[in-house]
Amino acid sequence: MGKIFITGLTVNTLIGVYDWERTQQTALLLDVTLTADLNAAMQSDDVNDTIDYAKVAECIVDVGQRSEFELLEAFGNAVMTSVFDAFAVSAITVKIVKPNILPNAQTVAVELCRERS
Ligand SMILES: Nc1nc2c(c(=O)[nH]1)N=C([C@H](O)[C@@H](O)CO)CN2
Repeated sequence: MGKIFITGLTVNTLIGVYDWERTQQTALLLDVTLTADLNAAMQSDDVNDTIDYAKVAECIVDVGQRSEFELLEAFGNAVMTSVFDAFAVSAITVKIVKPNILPNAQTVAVELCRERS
């Protein structure tokens, strides 16, 4: 097993509870940790034998373009479901950061995790 990290991935999406948040997309920042068997790629040096992090990033950006959730939790659930459906990962952790949304905080964030059963 090994881990692949994507940090600070910008994902534009319509998200928020309040009407003023739903008139335009918000830029979220995602940190994603994928657990997967990386042994084949360690031996072969071939991207086809691993989880291509570029394709995972594309998949997540696409979820953002297609969704319009109210809560970070629901958006994170959709991200985890899409990644699990498309890639052979055994576990995923997603931290979703929403910057500049509270007047007295730099960021808010939710972290979610899922293991394949
Ligand atoms: N646990 C959460 N709390 C809140 C969320 C959220 O997504 N998860 N969202 C909001 C609003 O949309 C916020 O961005 C502005 O107040 C409030 N609380």
